Amino acid sequence: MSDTNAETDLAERAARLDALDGLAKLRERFTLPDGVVYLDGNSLGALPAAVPDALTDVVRRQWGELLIRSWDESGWWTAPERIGDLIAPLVGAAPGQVTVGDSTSVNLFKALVGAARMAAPGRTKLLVDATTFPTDGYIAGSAARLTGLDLVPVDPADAPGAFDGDTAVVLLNHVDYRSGRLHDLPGLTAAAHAAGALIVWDLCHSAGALPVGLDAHGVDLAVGCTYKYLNGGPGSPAYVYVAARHQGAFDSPLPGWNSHREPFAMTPGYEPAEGAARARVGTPDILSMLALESALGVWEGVAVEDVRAKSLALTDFFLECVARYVPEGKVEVVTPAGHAERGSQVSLRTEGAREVMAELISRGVVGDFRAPDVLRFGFTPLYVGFADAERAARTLGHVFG
Ligand SMILES: Cc1ncc(COP(=O)(O)O)c(C=O)c1O
Ligand SMILES: Nc1c(O)cccc1C(=O)C[C@H](N)C(=O)O
Repeated sequence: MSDTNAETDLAERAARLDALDGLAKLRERFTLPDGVVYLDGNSLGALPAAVPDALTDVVRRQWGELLIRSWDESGWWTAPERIGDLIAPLVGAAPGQVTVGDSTSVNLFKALVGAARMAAPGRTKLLVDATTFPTDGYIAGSAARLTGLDLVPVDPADAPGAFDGDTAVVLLNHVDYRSGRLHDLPGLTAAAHAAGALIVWDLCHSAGALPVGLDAHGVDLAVGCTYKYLNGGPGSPAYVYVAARHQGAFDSPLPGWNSHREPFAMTPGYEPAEGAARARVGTPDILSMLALESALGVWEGVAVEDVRAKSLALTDFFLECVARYVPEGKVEVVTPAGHAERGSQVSLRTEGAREVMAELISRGVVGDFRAPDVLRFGFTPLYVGFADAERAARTLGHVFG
């Protein structure tokens, strides 16, 4: 097929797929610049259209008029658990187990030290996936030093074999940020438990893009950010999940006054709150948190299973378009072909990736570059369509001339 015929064929297919897409209308719930294909929602999600007005109300009325009364009257004080309960169904958790606040890095610290303190006595190792996002590795190193464990990086492919009677805690990423590889959360959780270890999952690159099933798979603890597929905005607060069965024993390394049983008793002795509030630290970042609450409104009536089905269809179609448009040998697909191993992004390795991405962005296709040689394209099914995928791949082909 000639280049022009291939373009017509794929563009027509994209139009048909978009017309059949039951989620296509959700794009109206977002504000996106015209003419841009936005494939970087795995780094910073797009702006939900309701957020600016909601935030204006928080600032002008709740803060400006109600002032201090808003801690009660506007529900500021209870926001971390209330918004945690909005995230809970998206990650397969029953209410009362997810607390919103702080950054992912800080929540990782709480979760890892908390897990180490609950681990079976005599165990010596904290395992982390060797390909992890840097902050996870750095925090795990510090958590290990503080709790007297040895940090052991493992290749995720070898992970279950590495879990043994010395393993206290395992930290894994559900989806690898660079390759887009999806790790087997049910199988690895079961393997960690069979070895008598606790497992902490980082959901930054999976929550909001695919079903997670925290309760169904018996996960112990989990953390994630809200500024990617949950569209909470730059630096929006993260969350931590502590399974209900562990909440009584969870001993936070950051027991701030907000996690006290009676914060306003202001007593010198610390007594932890029951339930999800035990994972709080200090005063919640209300402006970001309430922007996130509004952003989560885009999920009304949306099933994460449908989002996953569209995500796989989009990434399949993008890969097909790349194969047709990009000259042979120019890119290597890093993301696994198998659906069971693919998150919601496609990573392509290429020479001069930094320059290639800069050129793509200048042509209106926004993905990102990860050192040393990876082009990343994140597909957020709530606002990305098949015509976007086709245009991105076609533009990439043109960049390679
Ligand atoms: C897997 C993963 N963990 C953690 C983080 C970052 O955590 P924080 O929000 O604390 O910067 C990111 C992205 O920035 C990430 O991709
Ligand atoms: N959190 C970020 C930030 O503050 C600035 C720029 C990018 C980010 C990211 O989220 C990076 C992202 N976690 C990644 O997967 O590379």
